[in-house]
Amino acid sequence: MNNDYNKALLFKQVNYSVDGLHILKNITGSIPKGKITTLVGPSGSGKTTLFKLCNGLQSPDSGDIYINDKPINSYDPVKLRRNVGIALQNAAMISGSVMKNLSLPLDLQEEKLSEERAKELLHLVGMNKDSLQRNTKDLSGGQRQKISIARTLVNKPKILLLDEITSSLDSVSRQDIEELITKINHTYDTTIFWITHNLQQAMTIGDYTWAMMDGEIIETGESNFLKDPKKERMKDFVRGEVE
Ligand SMILES: Nc1ncnc2c1ncn2[C@@H]1O[C@H](COP(=O)(O)OP(=O)(O)OP(=O)(O)O)[C@@H](O)[C@H]1O
Repeated sequence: MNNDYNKALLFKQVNYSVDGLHILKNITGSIPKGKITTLVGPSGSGKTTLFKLCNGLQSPDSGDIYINDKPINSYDPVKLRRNVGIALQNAAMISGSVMKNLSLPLDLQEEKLSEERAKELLHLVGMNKDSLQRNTKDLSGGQRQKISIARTLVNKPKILLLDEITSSLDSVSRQDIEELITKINHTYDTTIFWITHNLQQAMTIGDYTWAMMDGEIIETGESNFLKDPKKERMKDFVRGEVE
């Protein structure tokens, strides 16, 4: 990757350990603004842990993280969460209506979400505005994921971290979510950093890809490199998974 692009996220020699286990090892690199970067790697390689560092849920033992050119620890926690949204595989919901769930991020900031804005968000994610009063327990997996994405958009994040958001969905819902994320990326210039186990998805959706193994970034580049990686370990990892 060349170094001329604007950096939404920059990592400099980031290390992180838990209970003597060195989970992230010397992570160095940057995620370009306004692009989709996918993050792949075997289970337990440290991908989710890297995300936790990006939105301040954990702090590195050493090294520096910059968000939009400013050190991560110069942000107050609320501002950081507004800038860096995160959506997870299980799309956790509180019991109650869609409106109640969409309101959560602002409730936490003691602000109020207007019904009009909530409907706008539903429209954006391709759901009927009448869904606002539906109980989230009655939604399908794909619909829950859309609400989860809409909920992260309440704060208009500049960076969106997506952790395995399509892995429990059928292929139709998966495609729907892929189109939605691409639309968000194009419409708002939102930087997307997306963990996926689906290497074909990582390649087709990503502009760039980071590959992580055993806590290290072992290969990065335009996502097409997954077709023909340089590192032997990566060749084994992608074998038969991408066309
Ligand atoms: N709080 C913790 N305490 C102990 N070990 C942890 C903790 N958090 C993460 N780990 C360990 O760190 C390693 C990396 O975990 P992480 O969840 O980041 O991997 P991952 O690449 O996201 O995996 P997956 O693809 O399965 O979600 C694993 O060995 C995990 O068991």
